[in-house]
Amino acid sequence: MPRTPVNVTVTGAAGQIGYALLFRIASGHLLGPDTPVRLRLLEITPALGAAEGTAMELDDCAFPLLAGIDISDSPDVAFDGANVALLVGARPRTKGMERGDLLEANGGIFKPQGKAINDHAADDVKVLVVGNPANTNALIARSAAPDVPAERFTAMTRLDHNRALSQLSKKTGVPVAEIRRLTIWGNHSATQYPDIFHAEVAGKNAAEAVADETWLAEDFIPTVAKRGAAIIEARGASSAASAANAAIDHVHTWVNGTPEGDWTSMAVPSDGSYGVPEGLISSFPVTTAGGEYRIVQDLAVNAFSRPRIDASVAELADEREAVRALGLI
Ligand SMILES: NC(=O)C1=CN([C@@H]2O[C@H](COP(=O)(O)OP(=O)(O)OC[C@H]3O[C@@H](n4cnc5c(N)ncnc54)[C@H](O)[C@@H]3O)[C@@H](O)[C@H]2O)C=CC1
Ligand SMILES: O=C([O-])CC(=O)C(=O)O
Repeated sequence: MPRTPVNVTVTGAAGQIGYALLFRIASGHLLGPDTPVRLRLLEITPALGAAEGTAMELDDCAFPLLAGIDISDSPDVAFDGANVALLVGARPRTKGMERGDLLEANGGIFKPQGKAINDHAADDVKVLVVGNPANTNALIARSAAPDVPAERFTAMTRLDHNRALSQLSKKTGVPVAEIRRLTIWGNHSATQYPDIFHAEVAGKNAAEAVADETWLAEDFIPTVAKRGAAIIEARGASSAASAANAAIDHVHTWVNGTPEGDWTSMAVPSDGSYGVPEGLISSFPVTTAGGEYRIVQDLAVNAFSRPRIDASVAELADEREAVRALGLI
């Protein structure tokens, strides 16, 4: 007996991440090989033609799990019945734009989308914000959705997590499959803190295995934190396939659970854990089970990690003040 399709809404569907993301959702990588999906694509009016073109290509793949595709330029329509909402479309920073302008422009996108989720999404909706500044965009959307439990609004730091896994694997020579318990703390920005003090490589403590604090401070952390800019420099465009892959990983893990003894990184509304002010959408180590996540508790935070976590959290607090001043939350 086929299962009822899960409604997956994707915003910015005609963009470069959208193009890398939709085919993997439709082929079962987001929710698993037994779950049919119905795609609901949201784009701005001028990009509807391009979204139609992508939908034609999706049709041409004849994915057995794809139960249908709807395209709209109305958030109220696109989020109607959404079980999973991937908020990818955002206003990129252009020449002459200050940070406040970017936050204001994105407020114009994420506030109405949050309201549409509030009013139209399914009761079990799970939201992942990818569009930058992802954490604060998630905060704006969440604030506009008072009837949806706050913890359903998350932002993506899984790409940073995956980047950190890969860099640590290269340094130690241990395959990524044998690395566990890495953490990204804070904001998806250059202030983020990738933490290996609780990580294990092939069953050994990663920081002890590396035993090189200079590499940590001067190579690993800046490489991971500034990888987005390095990709833009190299490719002439921001990360797309790796970002789409991370979005798939984030939702797949949220729905299907973390492996025993491991955790992942997700930016989620803080409950005050680790001194992160309540309500900020900050990256934490989390375990998932039964479609819910829990922030890993009681990790010791050492003198190397504390100021780095605090700096990224302070940036998030500043962003919250800025959007509050703009009346966006
Ligand atoms: N959190 C993360 O790790 C990462 C986040 N990003 C961010 O993801 C976002 C998307 O990146 P790309 O796909 O490369 O950008 P893109 O510019 O190729 O595509 C964005 C799409 O969003 C659409 N869009 C704009 N406003 C919209 C609205 N109100 N409703 C629906 N759609 C709208 C545009 O028409 C465009 O098709 C950017 O903000 C980028 O900075 C990118 C990589 C990693
Ligand atoms: O840096 C950017 O603009 C894109 C991004 O978020 C990333 O690749 O991490």
